[in-house]
Amino acid sequence: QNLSSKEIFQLEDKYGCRNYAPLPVALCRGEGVFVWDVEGKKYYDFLSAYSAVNQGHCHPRIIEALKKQADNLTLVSRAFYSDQLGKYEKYMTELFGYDRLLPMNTGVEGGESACKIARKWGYEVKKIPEGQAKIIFAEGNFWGRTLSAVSSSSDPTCYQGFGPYMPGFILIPYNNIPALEKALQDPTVAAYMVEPIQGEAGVVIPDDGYLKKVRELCTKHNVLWIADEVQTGLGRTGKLLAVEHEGVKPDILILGKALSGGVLPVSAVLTSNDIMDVIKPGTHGSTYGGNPLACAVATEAIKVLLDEKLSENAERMGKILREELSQIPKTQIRTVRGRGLMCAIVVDDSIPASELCLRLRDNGLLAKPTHGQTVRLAPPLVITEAQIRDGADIIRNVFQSF
Ligand SMILES: Cc1ncc(COP(=O)(O)O)c(/C=N/[C@H]2C[C@@H](C(=O)O)C[C@H]2C(=C(F)F)C(F)(F)F)c1O
Repeated sequence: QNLSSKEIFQLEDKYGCRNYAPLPVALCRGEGVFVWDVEGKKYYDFLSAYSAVNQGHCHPRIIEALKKQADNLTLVSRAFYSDQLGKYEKYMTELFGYDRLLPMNTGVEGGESACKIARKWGYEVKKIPEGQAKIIFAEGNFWGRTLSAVSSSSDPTCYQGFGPYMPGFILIPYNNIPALEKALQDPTVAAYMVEPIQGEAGVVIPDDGYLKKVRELCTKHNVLWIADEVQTGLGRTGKLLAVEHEGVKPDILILGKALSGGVLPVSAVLTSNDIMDVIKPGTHGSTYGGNPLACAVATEAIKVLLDEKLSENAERMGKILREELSQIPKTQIRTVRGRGLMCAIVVDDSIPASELCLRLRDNGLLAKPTHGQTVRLAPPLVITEAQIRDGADIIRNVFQSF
């Protein structure tokens, strides 16, 4: 039977782990930049499932690929070969310019796998004494919720109550080259894992040249640079990869979220032969990693991204959005920042961000505060100029209502 929004809220509240405090809206349908709630109300989705639906909700080509593969073969595990994995690995490694791909499922599994590969490379190739490998992370990072991920976090909300923590993790300030230079003096450092733009921290963009210096310093100190592009990747920042804004190439690349167009969890770790070859049969794995369904869906999701020039559209639409938002009085929006359609606004304390998001919802646009007064604005990359201006009008009108 069709439940009302209220009944849906009550069900989750009664039976579910309360690990989220969702915006009170119950969605049942998605198409392109729009989602509908169970009462039939239509909304612009300005969260895009944290940048997992860059291609828009239920993209017909991706759904078609899902259905076609689902009618043939969904999962055999890696105990056997499937007809989908090798060609997906070839397609992805050639597109991104790496030798090999490790298929995983969630973004955090990609991060965990990258850390395991980096440590093993540290011992076998860099000759770091066994058990002493260090990995550097940046304050404000967010790469998931596993015990390792929270062990690298500088946010108590993420790590409090989950100790003891993973040893061998070092935290340095983000966007701070001297701090990185200092940390890299330690010969037991195997890798530096960092987001090209920090997402959860509230879309924190490093200074121009930061990534170039990261690349130079990691090369100089024989340290692997791991780029976490789970959120920034796949067109979100106006380029296929955010690192392209500085023309640099990480040693290890982590992809996730929009890799499957929001259809099912697919992540990937891409790197070179000499790094990936430290992983031997039986030393890493995943039941669903590289399943035929994921390969078919991810291949189509990437092709949609390229065929529809979604990175270029993100660049253009992001500029329009920021232009529109910068017309809202500074007394209300303190800062507008972003690259491509990875945007955030910092709202003046006089307007509680949670109240703002409720009024945006009432006016047909869904967004969520990240931290405090920072609200992420990240619609699917398929958004048109008319839609982005319409969304900006809604945002402007809501600010005028305060
Ligand atoms: C840069 C980056 N690297 C890896 C992962 C892990 O990917 P995952 O394992 O989730 O597939 C994420 C995941 N981010 C998600 C997780 C989700 C939550 O509440 O945990 C909310 C959302 C989020 C965003 F997007 F900013 C945040 F607010 F938590 F931080 C990520 O952003």
